Amino acid sequence: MGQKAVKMVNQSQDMQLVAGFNPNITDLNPQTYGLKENVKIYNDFADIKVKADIWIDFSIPSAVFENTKFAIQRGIRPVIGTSGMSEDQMNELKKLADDEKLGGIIASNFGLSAVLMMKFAKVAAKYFAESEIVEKHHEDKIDAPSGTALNTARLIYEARGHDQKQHSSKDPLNTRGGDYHGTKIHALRLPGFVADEEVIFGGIGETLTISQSTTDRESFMTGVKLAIHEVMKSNHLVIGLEKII
Ligand SMILES: NC(=O)C1=CN([C@@H]2O[C@H](COP(=O)(O)OP(=O)(O)OC[C@H]3O[C@@H](n4cnc5c(N)ncnc54)[C@H](OP(=O)(O)O)[C@@H]3O)[C@@H](O)[C@H]2O)C=CC1
Ligand SMILES: O=C(O)C1=N[C@H](C(=O)O)C[C@H](O)C1
Repeated sequence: MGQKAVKMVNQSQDMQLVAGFNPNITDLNPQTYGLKENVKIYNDFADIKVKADIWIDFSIPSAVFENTKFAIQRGIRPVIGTSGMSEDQMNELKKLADDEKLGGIIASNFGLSAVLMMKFAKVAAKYFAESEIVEKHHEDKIDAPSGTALNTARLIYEARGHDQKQHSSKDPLNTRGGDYHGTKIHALRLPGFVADEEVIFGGIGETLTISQSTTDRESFMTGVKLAIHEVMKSNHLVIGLEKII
């Protein structure tokens, strides 16, 4: 995702890549990573002196909170795609940015099909009392459930305003999936997938399935670009791209 973001920035007339950050690297020569020689590469927060408008983060779940906090404290607007933050962490970052009147976004998914799927699921949740989510990702994804699945379950719960009814099952193999306020989430990790999700609503004698499929990660860059332009005009942090499109 980092490479896709760099390509998108380099191809945009109104953007310029000024720096990159990864604490795991020792070689700070930008040309090692195919970047222009004027791009600064950092491996330590303490060394970051460069001025920037936007911090794009596609890193790892264990690092994203501290990275975003650093960006906000330095007045750099965060555009965060990394999954795995808790609700408390996201709310803390929102408060920090809002107090600084700094625009920003934390988006579980920058793909338009996924954002629309979440919007449609929110509408359907008002009409169907029960639903389950199946998310399917590539085998290298380190967190589960996906940020998108968790955000979908959160939107469904908010739309209903109460926990979903539980059905008791004898389930020695624990096959009923994870649970977010009663909405079951099933996470598949298999080669062949990029990122797919189905939200299945069940009612008396009928089901409704809302599904989206990501076949190329290039698709996420439409939303990243849109988010960058939006946060430059904003003075608060939003959680979810569905809030701004
Ligand atoms: N919101 C969205 O639309 C999307 C979100 N994602 C999310 O983005 C995240 C990244 O995904 P993906 O690119 O596939 O993951 P990768 O594992 O391919 O890349 C993560 C990168 O982060 C680097 N890294 C590790 N620690 C830090 C740190 N402390 N600060 C900065 N960088 C660090 C890693 O470096 P090293 O290899 O040296 O450890 C690696 O280069 C995931 O959480 C994923 O779920 C993915 C797609 C779309
Ligand atoms: O790791 C991924 O690949 C993806 N992560 C995000 C998530 O956790 O929802 C977005 C998308 O599903 C791809």
